[in-house]
Amino acid sequence: MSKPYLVVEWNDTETDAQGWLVVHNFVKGYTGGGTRMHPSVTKEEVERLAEAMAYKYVASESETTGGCKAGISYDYKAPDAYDVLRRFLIAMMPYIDNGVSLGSDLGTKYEHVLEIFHEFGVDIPLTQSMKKDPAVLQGIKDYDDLLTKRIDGLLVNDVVTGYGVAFSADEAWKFKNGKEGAKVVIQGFGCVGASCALKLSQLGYKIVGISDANLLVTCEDGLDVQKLIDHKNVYGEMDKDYFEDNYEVRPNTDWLDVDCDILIPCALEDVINAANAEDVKASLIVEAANIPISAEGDEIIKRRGIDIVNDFVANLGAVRAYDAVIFGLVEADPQAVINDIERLCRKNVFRLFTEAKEQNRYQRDVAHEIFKPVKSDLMEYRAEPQKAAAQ
Ligand SMILES: NC(=O)c1ccc[n+]([C@@H]2O[C@H](COP(=O)([O-])OP(=O)(O)OC[C@H]3O[C@@H](n4cnc5c(N)ncnc54)[C@H](O)[C@@H]3O)[C@@H](O)[C@H]2O)c1
Repeated sequence: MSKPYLVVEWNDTETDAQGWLVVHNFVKGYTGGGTRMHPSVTKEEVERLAEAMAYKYVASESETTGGCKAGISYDYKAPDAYDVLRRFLIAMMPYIDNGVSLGSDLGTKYEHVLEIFHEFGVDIPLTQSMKKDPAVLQGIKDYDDLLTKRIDGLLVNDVVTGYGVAFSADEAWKFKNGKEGAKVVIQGFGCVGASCALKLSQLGYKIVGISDANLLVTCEDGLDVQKLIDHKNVYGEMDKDYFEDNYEVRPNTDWLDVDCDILIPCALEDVINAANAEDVKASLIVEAANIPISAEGDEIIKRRGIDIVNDFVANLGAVRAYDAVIFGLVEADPQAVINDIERLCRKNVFRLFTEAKEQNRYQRDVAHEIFKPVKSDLMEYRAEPQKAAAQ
């Protein structure tokens, strides 16, 4: 891992929450990433996630944005989780107001982040020069409008990443000449896991196992993803009362025991590690979550010859949608945005798998070369002329 450009540490005044803002790089004074809240968050994790964001913007063909991440070590289900997020964002406001664009991530909601920004007179965070650019301001209005729209009954913001992951999985599986109706196991049923499961089932895959924070549900004949979505709660937890008679409910720690062709982690980091990487049954892992395989786990996956589409290649949907709409590359129409993400994910996966095959190398190693961030500049800061001093 290379060193981050900027690390800001925060200690809450009212709870024991701690948080970090890590900027890996700026491009044209701008950087983007989500804000994560979970009791297990550490500074090192936020640094790794910020670096992954920098690669993700390159894979998204962004000319305008570097990578950053924010993380708060706190229980996202605590009654005061919103207040903790608010105090954290207040502390980060000087950066946010100068081109550090923070969105949501695991354990936080985008509408909450935006609500807090609005309270302090900030819309989507921009650099000072972007704030004066009418085209960017229009792009933001278009993006805000896009976020209120739905596709397949789900909010656009809740599908862009998951659908991109599904297209990436489909492209990789076809590259491998995989059989039709392949069996998929998904860990996590939040924005990403649920929409990924839905798109894959639309594409003809059989979703045979899904886990959430409470349980694992399996069915050899395939789960009814739409019904599971219709009855999940805001935390991405499924409702057992709506499971079919032929579903089996097991502890969520059993997720690697289910026989499958494709495994898609859509929840936490380091969930495949030295202790369980030998148990993976799939021949393809698609990383929807950021950094879901630990370094030790990755050595085992690589040695076993399991193919992977790594995180910043598979899960760039939200980043691409944001960049493409705000900077006017794509029309702010839900289907146009999804088509653009499909095109980009398929193109990147095809290139990655082709080069990895030609070089007989592990996909992750090749991805780190293809999408290496090379641009890095300063935070844009323009002081207003000091009137008093000039007089
Ligand atoms: N939301 C996005 O657009 C986006 C973009 C890129 C990457 N990601 C990454 O994808 C992952 C999921 O993000 P999200 O937005 O869907 O989060 P989310 O908060 O909407 O959902 C998280 C899901 O994980 C489940 N979960 C928590 N602990 C679990 C456990 N021990 N076992 C199984 N499931 C567990 C929760 O029940 C929930 O279903 C994160 O790693 C995030 O960084 C998200």
